[in-house]
Amino acid sequence: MAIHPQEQARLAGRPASPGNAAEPVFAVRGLWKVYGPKAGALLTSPELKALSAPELKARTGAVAAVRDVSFDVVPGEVFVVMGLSGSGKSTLVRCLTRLVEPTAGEIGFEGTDLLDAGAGTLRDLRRHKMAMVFQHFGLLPHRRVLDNVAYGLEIRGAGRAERYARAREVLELVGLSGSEGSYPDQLSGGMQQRVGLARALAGDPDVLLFDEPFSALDPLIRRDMQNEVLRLHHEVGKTLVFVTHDLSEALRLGDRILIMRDGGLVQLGTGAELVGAPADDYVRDFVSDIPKAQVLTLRWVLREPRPGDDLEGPVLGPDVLVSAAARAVLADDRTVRVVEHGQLLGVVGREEVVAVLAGVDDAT
Ligand SMILES: Nc1ncnc2c1ncn2[C@@H]1O[C@H](COP(=O)(O)OP(=O)(O)OP(=O)(O)O)[C@@H](O)[C@H]1O
Repeated sequence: MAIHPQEQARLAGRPASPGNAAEPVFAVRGLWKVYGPKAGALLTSPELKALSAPELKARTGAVAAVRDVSFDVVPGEVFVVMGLSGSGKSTLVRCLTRLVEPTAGEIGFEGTDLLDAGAGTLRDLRRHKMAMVFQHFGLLPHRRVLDNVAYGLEIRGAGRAERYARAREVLELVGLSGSEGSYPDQLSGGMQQRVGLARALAGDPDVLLFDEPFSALDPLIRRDMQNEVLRLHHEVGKTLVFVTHDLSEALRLGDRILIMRDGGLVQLGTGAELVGAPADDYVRDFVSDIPKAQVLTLRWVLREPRPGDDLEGPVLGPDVLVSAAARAVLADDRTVRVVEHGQLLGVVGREEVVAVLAGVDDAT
């Protein structure tokens, strides 16, 4: 029979479908990063560990930038880390490459225990398996675009011909053919970020980590770059971990979104799960201005058939967005049946669609 939306809420936090069964790219368990003297010692005290980050700061002066966070990143997904300024996003993502050294917890990377890895293993992983893209592009100003991209391959030990062939290939991939000979300061911010992207892709890493890469770009360029990331993700199928404080960016890019507050994980779920079943008032506030019809799917608004429903109406799948289904539902006197794998999950009528379009909370 129909699954009630509340029932769906219980499912919040499950990994997105691609690669569910595969080994996670990152498996993070009980991760902490505490800044301050004797940070490690603080975590041996169950009493101090139980404190919220602001309480811990008041009691000891230490800052719990990441506070007991656990999650998996599955292969091929775009995993977004979101939260207000100071919530711990950058620290969390830097822990994933050990640019920041975690205080406690476990991080598995493709089955390797990252926190146990020696300097050599870590260097190899960083060179061959992971790449980071930062807000400040970190380009070498006195080298041409082509050399900037090839440089990353040089330190990986690739031969000259191979480096330049690969650099041209990835520059073409990010739409920068023709700019190979330019210097970074001759390019716009958006183009410089494309060079950063090309450099990250050049080594063919398994995972790309982005730390607020587009925050400094103006809104139109920013949107261009988001599209670029989605297109590249589609074309090259890499796993992406993406930090942002912007919910609309998170919803556009993320298969799943991890919301942080005061170093802790508040909710992990798809955009629809965050909007349809916010874990608390903090998340509810975050999503309150989002046009729900563009995020929620029919799965979230369907109900059980009632006597009097005309069940001969159109059929739609549960993953159709409410915004996309609105015309079909509103144009028909009959209820729309929501069917998955030949099974009727429920129905959607005008009432449900109008409630979502009007942003009425009870619709979810
Ligand atoms: N090196 C450091 N020493 C002490 N405290 C730090 C250090 N780096 C970060 N912090 C603190 O850790 C907390 C989390 O910072 P972090 O930069 O990870 O947050 P963020 O969510 O990425 O913020 P923003 O969006 O502003 O970059 C903040 O309170 C910050 O002041």
